[in-house]
Amino acid sequence: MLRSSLLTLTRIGSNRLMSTAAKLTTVEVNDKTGIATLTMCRPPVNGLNLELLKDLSQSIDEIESNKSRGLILTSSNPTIFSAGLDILEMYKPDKERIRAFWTSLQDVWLALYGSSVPTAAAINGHSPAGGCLLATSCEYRVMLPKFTIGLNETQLGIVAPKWFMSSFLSVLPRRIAERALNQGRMFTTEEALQVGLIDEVANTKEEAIEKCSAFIGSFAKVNPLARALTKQQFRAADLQQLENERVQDLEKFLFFVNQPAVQKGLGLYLESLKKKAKN
Ligand SMILES: CCCCCCCC/C=C\CC(=O)SCCNC(=O)CCNC(=O)[C@H](O)C(C)(C)COP(=O)(O)OP(=O)(O)OC[C@H]1O[C@@H](n2cnc3c(N)ncnc32)[C@H](O)[C@@H]1OP(=O)(O)O
Repeated sequence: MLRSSLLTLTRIGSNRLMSTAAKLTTVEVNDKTGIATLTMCRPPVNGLNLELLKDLSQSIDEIESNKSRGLILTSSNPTIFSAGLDILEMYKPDKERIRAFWTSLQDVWLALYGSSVPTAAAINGHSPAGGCLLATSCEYRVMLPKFTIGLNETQLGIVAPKWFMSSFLSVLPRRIAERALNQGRMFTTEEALQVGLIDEVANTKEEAIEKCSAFIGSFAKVNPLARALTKQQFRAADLQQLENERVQDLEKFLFFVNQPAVQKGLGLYLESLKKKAKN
C-alpha cells in the first residue's frame, strides 16, 4: 500500500492521491503507468522553506520506497514552478532553524539527484535559483513557454554551492554553465531549449506531464536495476562529494549568509520583490 503514517490517500479516477497533512506537496500515482507526480503547493511562489523541503524529502522517499516507475516534479501554481529558496529563511535567520533549513536542502538534493527511479520536471512556471536546482536534479525537463529558468545567485550577491553547479553541469556544457553562473543568467524557455537546459517545450501543464511520462516510459524495456545503477554511477562522484563535505558545506553556508554585506543584499532584494509585488 502506497502510504506512510503521515500520509492520507484518496482515489481520483485511476489515480491514487497521497498528500501530506500540511499539504505543501501532493503525490499522485497514476495506476496505469505507475508514475508518481509530485506537486509543490506552497503559496504564493513555492518558496523553498524548511517545511516545504521536509515535505519534498518525505515525498521523494515515499516514491522511492513504493517502487513507483518514475517521478515527475511539478507545481500547483500556474505561473511559478518554484521561486527558489525562501529568502526569509536566510534573512535575519534563526540560528537553529537555518541549520535545519540548509541540511534539509542538502537532503532533498541528495534524494532527488541520486534517486533510483527515473525523474522528470514538468516546469510549468518560472524556475529561478533553487527552482532551477530542483529541475536540473531531474533527468529530463519539459517547460512551458514564456517563463524563465536559471541560477541567478550572483545577481543576488550570493554564490551557488558546488553541488548546485554539479546539477547544472550534468545538463549543460561546461562553458555555457560557467558563463551563465557567473552572469547569474536567467534563460527564457526558448533560450533554455536552445542551450539544452531543458529538453522539450509543451503548451500546457498536461502536455508537459505527458511528455515527462513518455520520457519515463522510454525505460520500460530496460532492466530497472541496471538503469538505476548506471544512473547512480554517472552521479556518484557529485553525490559523494556532498556526502563527504556536508558539515563543511553547512558551516560555509552559515558563515557566508551571516556576513553583514550578504544580509544587507538579501534585505534589499526582499524589499525590491515586495515593491514590485505592490506595483
Ligand atoms: C558556499 C556556500 C554559500 C551559500 C550561499 C547561499 C546559496 C543560496 C542558494 C540559492 C539561492 C536561492 O534560491 S535564493 C532565491 C532566488 N529566487 C529569486 O531570485 C526569485 C525571486 N522571485 C521572483 O523573481 C518572482 O517573485 C517570481 C518570478 C518567482 C514570481 O513573480 P510574481 O510576479 O508572480 O510574484 P511576486 O514577485 O509578486 O512575488 C509574490 C510574493 O512572493 C515573495 N517572494 C518571491 N520570491 C521569493 C523568495 N525567493 N523568497 C521569499 N519571498 C519571495 C514576494 O516578495 C511577494 O511577497 P509579498 O506578496 O509579501 O509582497
